[in-house]
Amino acid sequence: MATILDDIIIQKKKELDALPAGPVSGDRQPVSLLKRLKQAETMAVISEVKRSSPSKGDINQAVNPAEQAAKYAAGGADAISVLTDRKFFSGSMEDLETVKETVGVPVLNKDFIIDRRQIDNACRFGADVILLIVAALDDSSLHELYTHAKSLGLDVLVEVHDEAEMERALKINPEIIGINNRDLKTFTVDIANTERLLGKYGGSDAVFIAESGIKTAEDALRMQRAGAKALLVGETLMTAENPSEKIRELKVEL
Ligand SMILES: O=C(O)c1ccccc1NCC(=O)[C@H](O)[C@H](O)COP(=O)(O)O
Repeated sequence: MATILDDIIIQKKKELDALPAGPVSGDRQPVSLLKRLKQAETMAVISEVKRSSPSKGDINQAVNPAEQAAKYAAGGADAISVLTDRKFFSGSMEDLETVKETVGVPVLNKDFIIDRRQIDNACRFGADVILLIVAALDDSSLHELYTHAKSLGLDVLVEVHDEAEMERALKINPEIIGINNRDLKTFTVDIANTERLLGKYGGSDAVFIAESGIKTAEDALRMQRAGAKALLVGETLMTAENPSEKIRELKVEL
């Protein structure tokens, strides 16, 4: 049976031809997420602009991305993730551009990248970091897209959910690995997934980010004890009465 990830990938393939072609300007200097994560003395928080999602439906459709990003920055967000997929997450590249114009921290283009044209486009709209989801790519595409993004000076968040994906990810020696606590096939979310995988792979050289399902300082502490250096948080911040305060709560000591 087709999963939501399959449906998203089909949609992404349809959108490819509408992307602008041609080289990306070599003038810009992306802001490094990796450097920020390596220098962080507390848990880093990558704060997400997420209007809606396949698992939750509407989360905060009316959000003003500039205002939300400013609140995130005021709370000490180490980076801002912007979901740019339109059909499944109600986002846009314009949201990303607006956030980039508002904050100085690295901005992650959170999308489902299957082709280098999407990476070029991310660059044009001001992304500093792109996401590569191992479950959405074969080994050769993963390697090719990773190399292409690095050649443009971008950082790459390589996302895995289980052991098999972690083994595939490690073959390209990524600097940053995100462990998604959400199973993209069933939508089950369990932060014990990060604990389980870091119990086995925490000794590798990568910086690890725990993604999805993080709500409280207690969750953040569990992720810190497991060995994560950063959290990627969407829904909790998008629905928080005071997102800045919530970020401060999640930035536990390392
Ligand atoms: O969130 C979803 O429903 C979803 C469905 C299918 C593919 C990806 C999906 N989410 C992307 C993410 O990984 C999350 O937005 C991110 O990790 C933050 O998660 P959360 O803090 O639980 O909102």
